[in-house]
Amino acid sequence: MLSWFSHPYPSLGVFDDMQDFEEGVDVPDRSKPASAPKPGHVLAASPAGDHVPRPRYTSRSAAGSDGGSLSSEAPFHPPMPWFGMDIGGSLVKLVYFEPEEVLPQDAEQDVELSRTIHKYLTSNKTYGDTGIRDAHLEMRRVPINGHFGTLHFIRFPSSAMEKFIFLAKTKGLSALSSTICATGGGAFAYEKLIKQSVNLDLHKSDEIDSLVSGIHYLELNHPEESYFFENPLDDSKCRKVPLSIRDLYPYIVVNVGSGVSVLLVESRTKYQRVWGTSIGGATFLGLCCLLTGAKTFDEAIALAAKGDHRHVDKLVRDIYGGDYGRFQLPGDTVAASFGHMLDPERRKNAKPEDLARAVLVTVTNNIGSMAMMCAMNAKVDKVVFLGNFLRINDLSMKQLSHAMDFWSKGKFKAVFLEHEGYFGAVGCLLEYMSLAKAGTGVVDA
Ligand SMILES: Nc1ncnc2c1ncn2[C@@H]1O[C@H](COP(=O)(O)OP(=O)(O)OP(=O)(O)O)[C@@H](O)[C@H]1O
Ligand SMILES: CC(C)(CO)[C@@H](O)C(=O)NCCC(=O)O
Repeated sequence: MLSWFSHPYPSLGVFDDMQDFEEGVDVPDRSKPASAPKPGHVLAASPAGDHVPRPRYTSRSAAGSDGGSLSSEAPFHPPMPWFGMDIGGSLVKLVYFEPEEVLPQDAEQDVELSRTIHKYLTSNKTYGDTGIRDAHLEMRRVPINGHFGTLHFIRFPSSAMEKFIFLAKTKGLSALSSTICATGGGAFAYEKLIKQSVNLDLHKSDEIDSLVSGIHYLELNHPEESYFFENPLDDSKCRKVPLSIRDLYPYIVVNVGSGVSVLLVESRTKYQRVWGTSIGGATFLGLCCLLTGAKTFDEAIALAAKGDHRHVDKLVRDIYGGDYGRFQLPGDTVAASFGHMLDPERRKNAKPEDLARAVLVTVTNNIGSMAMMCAMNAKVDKVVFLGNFLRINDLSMKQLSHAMDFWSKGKFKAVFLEHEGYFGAVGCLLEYMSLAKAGTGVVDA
């Protein structure tokens, strides 16, 4: 089956049952001012005029999106735990760095609370109804700012963000004085609420900067992060082949989240957003909910996997009776997405799985078509696809791989990354660390 664009050019759920979070542990109430400031903290005025402990950073070490060199300088060490949060239109991605060592400057109660949070996060794979830890993506012994530790990857729906803030407040997470690094549109949308509810300042990073930073870091620290598909449409021969993009600049990045952003990345520090489209992951899910009764992304993908889009889409062969030879359009190319649905009989017979597959093919084709045009325009032959739309979605990845190869006559390659939707969250944590290095946005000793 060849189906791409029709011409060769162009209840947080999460933490909502956090009882186990505190089970048997006495969490200090640090929303009240401590009798005396702890070493390593200064008193910062809250809007209400009372004082709460805030971190005071004591060193500036080598930092950066490579995870920081292990220099002889004392590493930058904000109070634990270290989180990076990407608050997107559909999902919140939370990256948690668990350092291997506890440094002496962490006050005892911080260490205790950090341990409690750590235990809660790492001994569960689900949180409440909708929070999930992607344990298969966990990375051990990776460096951040001169510290080694484990990176954990957690996600929950953005619709649960207010619940998360509320529970963070009532259950002790917010009592820690660490800064929360955040990116994505929600870092701006929720800033005020987080300040009002939990009295935490967000350290905001731009989502594109964070994304590029995160790609660079994970590519550097995870040996087989990036790969392509060989023989994508032949199940018996299809295989994932590792392909490092570390020195493969320039490349196009297509971030398929709720909507789609396209970046041209020319080097570690030179990149720009070149295009975007509103037809993305949320379009797929929204239309599937509307047309098929699916309620979750996983359900929608499972339905699509069983369906046949040809019952829904009008193909070139439905119009030409075969290929459109003059312009090298094979007969099984989609000529008109959902084109059969004008026919009442076909409409009556269209099964939910066929509709789900047709939505997936439509959205994927559109993304592929746009990616191809952006690559051609920039004269770049590698296109890196990421974002959570690709999570458990081999169908789209293989369709993109095949189509990219076919329409470019083997010149363009579609590349994918294992950590799909987590690059922004990793990147914003690193951005924060490197600001400390640059001496921006941190309180000096
Ligand atoms: N468990 C899930 N719940 C909801 N959507 C999911 C889930 N898993 C994968 N997805 C898909 O991932 C998309 C969101 O991807 P991602 O998290 O990368 O973007 P986002 O940051 O929320 O969006 P944006 O960057 O546009 O603000 C959804 O629109 C959906 O297609
Ligand atoms: C709005 C963002 C950047 C939020 O991540 C993303 O959803 C997007 O790129 N949407 C497409 C917007 C456009 O049409 O360019």
